[in-house]
Amino acid sequence: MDTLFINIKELLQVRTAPIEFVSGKEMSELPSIKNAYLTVRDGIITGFGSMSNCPKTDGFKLIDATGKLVLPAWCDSHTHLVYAGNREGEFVDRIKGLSYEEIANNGGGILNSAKKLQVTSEEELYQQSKVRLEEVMQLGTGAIEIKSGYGLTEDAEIKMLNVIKRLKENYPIEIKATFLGAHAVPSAYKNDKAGYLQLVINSILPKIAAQSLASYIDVFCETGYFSVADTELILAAGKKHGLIPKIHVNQFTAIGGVQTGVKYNALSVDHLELMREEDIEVLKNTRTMPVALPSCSYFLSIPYTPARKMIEAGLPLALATDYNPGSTPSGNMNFVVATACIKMKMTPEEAINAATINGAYAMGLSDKTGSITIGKQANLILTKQINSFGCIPYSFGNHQIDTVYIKGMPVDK
Ligand SMILES: N=CN[C@@H](CCC(=O)O)C(=O)O
Ligand SMILES: [Zn+2]
Repeated sequence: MDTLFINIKELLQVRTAPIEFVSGKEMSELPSIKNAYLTVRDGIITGFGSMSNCPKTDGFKLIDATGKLVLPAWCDSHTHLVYAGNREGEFVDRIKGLSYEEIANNGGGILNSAKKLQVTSEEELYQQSKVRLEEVMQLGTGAIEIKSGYGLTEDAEIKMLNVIKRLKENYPIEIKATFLGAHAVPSAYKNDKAGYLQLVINSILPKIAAQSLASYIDVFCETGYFSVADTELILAAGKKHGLIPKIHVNQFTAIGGVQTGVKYNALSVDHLELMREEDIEVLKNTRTMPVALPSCSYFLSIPYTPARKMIEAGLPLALATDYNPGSTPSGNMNFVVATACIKMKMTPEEAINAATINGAYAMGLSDKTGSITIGKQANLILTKQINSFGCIPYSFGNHQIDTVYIKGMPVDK
């Protein structure tokens, strides 16, 4: 049966003509219709407009949105949501003064998560991950990217990607999988990074590609992890197998990873806590989306991505959670949007664009979701009764969601 939302106080992110993403000044425009209706059939947006042109209600399942807003569900383009256990111990170590780097050097960090994941069965990993996926769907996420990278052996990386595949099969939400074999050098290859790179390139990657387990290839391009030269090797190999680059760069140090991303036509370059003039410059007029992860900056007390500088330079920007057990144990996009406004000085319009249409682009989904456009998936947030969309970031630490719809169906609370 068709669904008709009526009396929507404001319908946000209305894009009659489809767009891929917004950049620079366009990021401050959030087109909307006040006192609107919206129709949905078979999970797809079929129409919208002003209530004065609302179709007759017969034959529709009616949803009265009086006092409430409707916007596209959040598009979270960077997560590590499939992981085993947690790292609460390291959290306490950091409170007591150890740095993220010191913890990693003592065998904590990514290697700690890899150790746990390697001894966790696929079934158990699926059970733990599905809880997190359900939680973020309830928090308004309507499309998500999930990375491997806590396996660091052939079997464990494939186990992670199989869990992502099962999530895809069992949930209505659009999920994109990324192979992040080069997340850290595993202990077994401590003194042989080249050997590990060969394993990733010559053994794991071809298997993943043959089984179509991932769309994207990622590398943690960072001092102490993988250099620019290592990153180039992995991206070139990934591209040979049809995987598109989406990479971790400029989190703690700026070593030229942004330039590498652009050189390899990465769909996105993510983190960007440290941005030099040349990093901003090289992103201009490219199709590579910069992605900021403000919850990671918050949790690790590291700099925030310089959003104002980047937007004023004419760049686009997407926002994502980075949901993972080490640097960001939160998949809450509402908090991301609020933190982007509060700490990065993005306006609510910019933050909503960054968390919807630009996030969709950063995972290759801007033709399917991220805006209110006829033909796109009806991935929607119906808010509580609120004053204006400014309340969404204003009420940080809380959310203003009444109901989330994914492909037209309400998500169970
Ligand atoms: N920086 C690299 N990877 C993750 C964190 C990994 C971890 O600490 O487990 C991130 O994006 O923040
Ligand atoms: Zn990450």
